[in-house]
Amino acid sequence: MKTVNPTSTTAWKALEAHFADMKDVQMKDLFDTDKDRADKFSLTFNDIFVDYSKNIINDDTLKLLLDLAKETGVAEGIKSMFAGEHINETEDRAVFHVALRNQSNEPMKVDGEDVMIEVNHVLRHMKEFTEKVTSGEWKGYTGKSITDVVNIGIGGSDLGPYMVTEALKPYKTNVDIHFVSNVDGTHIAETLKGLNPETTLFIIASKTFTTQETMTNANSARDWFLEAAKSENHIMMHFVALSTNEEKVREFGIAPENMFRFWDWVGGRYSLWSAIGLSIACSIGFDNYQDVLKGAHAMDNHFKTADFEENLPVLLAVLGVWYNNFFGAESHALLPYDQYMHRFAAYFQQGDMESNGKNVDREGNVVDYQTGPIIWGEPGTNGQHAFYQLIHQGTKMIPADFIAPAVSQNPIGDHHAKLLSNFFAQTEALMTGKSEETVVAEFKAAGKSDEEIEKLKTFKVFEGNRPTNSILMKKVTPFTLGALIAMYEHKIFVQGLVWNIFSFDQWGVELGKQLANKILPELENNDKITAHDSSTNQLINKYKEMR
Ligand SMILES: O=P(O)(O)OC[C@H]1O[C@@H](O)[C@@H](O)[C@@H](O)[C@@H]1O
Repeated sequence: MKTVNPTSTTAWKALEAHFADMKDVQMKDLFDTDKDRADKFSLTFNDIFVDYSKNIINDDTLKLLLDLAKETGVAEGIKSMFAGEHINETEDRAVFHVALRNQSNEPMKVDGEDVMIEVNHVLRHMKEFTEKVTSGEWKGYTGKSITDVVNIGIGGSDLGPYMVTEALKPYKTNVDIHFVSNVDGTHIAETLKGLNPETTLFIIASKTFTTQETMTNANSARDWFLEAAKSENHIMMHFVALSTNEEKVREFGIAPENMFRFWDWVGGRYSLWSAIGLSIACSIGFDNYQDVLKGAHAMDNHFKTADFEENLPVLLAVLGVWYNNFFGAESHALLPYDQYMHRFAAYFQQGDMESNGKNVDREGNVVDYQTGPIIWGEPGTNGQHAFYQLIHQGTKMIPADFIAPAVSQNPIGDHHAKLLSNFFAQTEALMTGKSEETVVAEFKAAGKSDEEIEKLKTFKVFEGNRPTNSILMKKVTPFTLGALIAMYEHKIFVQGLVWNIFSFDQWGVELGKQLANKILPELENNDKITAHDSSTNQLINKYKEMR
């Protein structure tokens, strides 16, 4: 892939100069002087409406940011991804999750081979299996139908399926889905408590089938099951695997016909579109799962073909770059006003931070500019009563995406109008703030004395001018959710291209794993440990005393 240090581009230099002009500009004034601003800075994609007008930008800002995207090779990067090139260079792999949702079925090739044949083969396998499970045709070892499916996986083999099954709960089949990820025995113990081994099916989801947490939980699930079922012959009715590692799956005792394959060109955090989506299919039915794929595919086509000026992932990406690299914002909040989407921010914490949390550029040099932001968030309105104080009046700039459906899945009384009134009010408040003048006027109207006003007024002032994007969708349907996820995925990819980093490897997760593997045998006995730094030694030895 082409490598360009973003800070060496003409656009970057121009943006630095432009930032000096923009940093104190008030969005309020921009709205006052341009009646068309809201319309100009918003876009519609199917049922998704994105208003990005409440950003500290003008036409020049956008032009320069898009120039930066052009100069850093974003168009070439997009082309390379869709062409199946090995853009994950440090692992020498293609990055081809877009093929998994290629519902047009046009050939998509990696290393000269059309992957669609295999992709469709696995999709058929998933459909067949899902229909058997949800119809009750798939029987457990005592002849009973499956009532509960437990997905055992972690990271990309957990977060995506968990987030999507929660977000699409209104589409639920009659099968109950559970997720076990943490190696903390509490997670599996609590999950298994209410379950019956005769009617429970385990999906062991692991790309590598070597991940410590997943294999430990899978083995405990197997023990729990065998305690009741007695014979290993019954395992095939209760355990299936989602993996790229056939050998390890076989070693675990799962029959090849119960293995759903995917490939090394599917990154873990981009894998809900692959066999890893099996728990989603069981949870909402295969047709709905396919609609998730269709939504993502529609977004892929938009991303691939739309001009940068109208390209949602590209626009959201460069706006993020503006705050991250010029305003010095360190984080970005994702705030869904939809209770079902309560895992959305957690999902994109992995999606974004594992992708762009890199300090080395594509040539192996340590970068001297900022890369990926800290991603965080909670559903509104809960967040409002917790951390919004800092967003409104803190010393940090927190650019935030407000996400909401126009139509509720649970239209009870005026709940949704109240929810949405908060959604609209927050971005308005963050932009307009409240001036000292208004505060004083309000105090006066409330009959406060001059002395009281003087004492309290500054505490009540809101500076405003805090940037937000508003993403309003008609309803959280499988199609819309698929499109929304793909939009964020591509945003992350574009930012990685601009920052000249590799977004599809994750070497940073390895060191902790290596050290934990070293420490584990040290915990087997009560010997005093001296092999580490004095703090780590002390902690391990304290633990041995305490346990
Ligand atoms: O799916 P497996 O192989 O169990 O990996 C699960 C997770 O492991 C982590 O360490 C990361 O590498 C993630 O990207 C990955 O999703």
